[in-house]
Amino acid sequence: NAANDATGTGKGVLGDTKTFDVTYSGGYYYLDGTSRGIEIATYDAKHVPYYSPNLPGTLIRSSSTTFSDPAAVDAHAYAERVYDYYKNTFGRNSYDNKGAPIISSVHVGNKWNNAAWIGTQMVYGDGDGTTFRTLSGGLDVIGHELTHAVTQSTADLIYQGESGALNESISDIFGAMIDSDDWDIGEDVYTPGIAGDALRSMSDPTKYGDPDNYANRYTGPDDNGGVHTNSGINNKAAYLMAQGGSAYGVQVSGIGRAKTANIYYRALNYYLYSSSNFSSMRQAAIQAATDLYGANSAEVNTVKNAYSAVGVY
Ligand SMILES: CCC(=O)Oc1c(C)cccc1C(=O)O
Ligand SMILES: [Ca+2]
Ligand SMILES: [Zn+2]
Repeated sequence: NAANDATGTGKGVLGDTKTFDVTYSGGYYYLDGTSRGIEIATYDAKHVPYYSPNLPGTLIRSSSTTFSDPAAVDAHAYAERVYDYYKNTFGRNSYDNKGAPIISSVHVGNKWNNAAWIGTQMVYGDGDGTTFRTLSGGLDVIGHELTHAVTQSTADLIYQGESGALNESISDIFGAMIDSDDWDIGEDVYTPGIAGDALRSMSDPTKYGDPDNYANRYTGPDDNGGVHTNSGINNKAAYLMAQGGSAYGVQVSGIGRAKTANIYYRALNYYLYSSSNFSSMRQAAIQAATDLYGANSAEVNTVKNAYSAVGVY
């Protein structure tokens, strides 16, 4: 209850100090905040794998309001940021819009170069220090993972083929909307030894070998049919919708991040469904923009051009 609410502080993965909600009980402060009206809690998995029945692990506590585990500090503080984004932007109360607790576990696996939503909670590996540093250190990573939970609670896009690529892209889109100063994904945690690179680019997916046009989509079996690759096609469309630009001879005039986010959020809630493909994504975005801005609006025109620019009709 409010009497036990306190403010914790600690350094994140990149050495930046941040504050977050904690709860005091029996001589300890716990990474378990309830001040937002829902529970946001962060656990130490102590290196069990993501499929372990021992998850979430041990609730992280400190004998003072200072927390010394950077992985936990960022997982917890960034979960609050993502909750606040969905609540403040769309009025959504947690990933299920019913106030579900947001549970995260850090130190999952051994040098695990992964992060995931496992259906019930978020899990973060520590990375091997070369490919990734501890993955909760990226705000866009946490935005990406928690958006998998939002997608699961709405369109529930099947995680393979084109619907799987859309599932991935929706997570990248909202990861980028929340980590709002760039259009890269994972840049804060990817290859700590190499400056300026990222796991994926939405502004130029081809920079990291992902397609930015439907004609160049991957059609093989790897990675559930290339869900982390073909996401680049829809990511490029979203980028063009927000920022404008031209691709493959098609000019797009940008409508900005906020309207783009509104269109995708509405499409996800009302028009996308589990087996949606890229063509139905185009239609869903057009319909959402029509609802929001009018049939003959500049926004609808931009949506059409953005999808034409990436070869999706
Ligand atoms: C941007 C976050 C991300 O892509 O996390 C994953 C990683 C690092 C490996 C495998 C899967 C995922 C995922 O969440 O899709
Ligand atoms: Ca980013
Ligand atoms: Zn993902």
